[in-house]
Amino acid sequence: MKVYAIPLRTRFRGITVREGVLLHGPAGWGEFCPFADYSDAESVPWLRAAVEATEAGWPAPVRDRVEVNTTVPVVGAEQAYELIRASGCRTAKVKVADPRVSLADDCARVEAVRAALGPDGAVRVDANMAWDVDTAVRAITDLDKAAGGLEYAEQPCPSIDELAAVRRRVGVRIAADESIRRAEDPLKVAVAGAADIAVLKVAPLGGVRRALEVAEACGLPCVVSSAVETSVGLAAGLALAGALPSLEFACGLGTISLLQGDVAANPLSPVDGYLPVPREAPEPTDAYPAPPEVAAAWEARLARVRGLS
Ligand SMILES: O=C(O)CCC(=O)C1=CC=C[C@@H](O)[C@@H]1C(=O)O
Ligand SMILES: [Mg+2]
Repeated sequence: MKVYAIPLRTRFRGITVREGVLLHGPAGWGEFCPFADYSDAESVPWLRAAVEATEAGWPAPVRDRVEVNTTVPVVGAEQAYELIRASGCRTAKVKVADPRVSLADDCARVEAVRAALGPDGAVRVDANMAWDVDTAVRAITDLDKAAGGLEYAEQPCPSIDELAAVRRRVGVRIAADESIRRAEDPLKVAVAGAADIAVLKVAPLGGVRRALEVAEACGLPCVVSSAVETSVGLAAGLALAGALPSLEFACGLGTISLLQGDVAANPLSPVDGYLPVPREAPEPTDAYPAPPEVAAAWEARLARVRGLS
């Protein structure tokens, strides 16, 4: 078992350091890295996903590479432009609706992303449930103009009903992320007419096989997105993206560039906007060991979650 702590290049999802546990078993390496705001009970699917990787391995893929988007945190327009130019990706997901910045700042960031991508690129935004319905309609309309056309808006509001209300009022596709992860019945999103796209994350959903079941059940086109893992955890996301019967959109698996480094000797960094579908996770090095007190806290958390799973 290894416990890592890797600084982020830029604050993302409210964190500046990514921590987690790398586990090894007969099928290879797995990653257990629920964010701090996940309770022990909510961390059980994350452990199941790691154990699937170490004990069972992943279903056979139907493709050998996956197109990925680059992910733009809440940064200024110039930095956003540079991030896109350096990424080599033709699709970008831009984080918006952060309380620290204004809609005008989000529009400027999105405009810079479009300028860097050119007219053939795809621009998507993620509001992480920040808006009410009326605010979402206004913001998505403005961001759609700033982007020269949005590919989709991800989780503009908290609830399925609010997503459905927004979807009826904007001409932009809506992607459900948190509503899929937290849905007792993933089909509910589609039945409610709440989304055009389902975002799947392997770890919160409990593994590649479980995520494939959710994809089947929700009956929507899917995008696989990471939980900002190291290349060990990203490999599971790529295994899911590789095994989905159809894959029409770039996946949010280009997030290794959000971290200052990686535990893998050869990080899963996109080349020309693509990542390979690996048969197993890369072997981690001993890079970025967590401080002793952090490692002890993660070992205790893992033991508690093991007791619940
Ligand atoms: O989907 C991507 O482009 C990258 C991953 C990503 O955006 C996220 C990862 C983890 C938590 C969230 O902040 C965020 C998301 O909501 O999708
Ligand atoms: Mg999201």
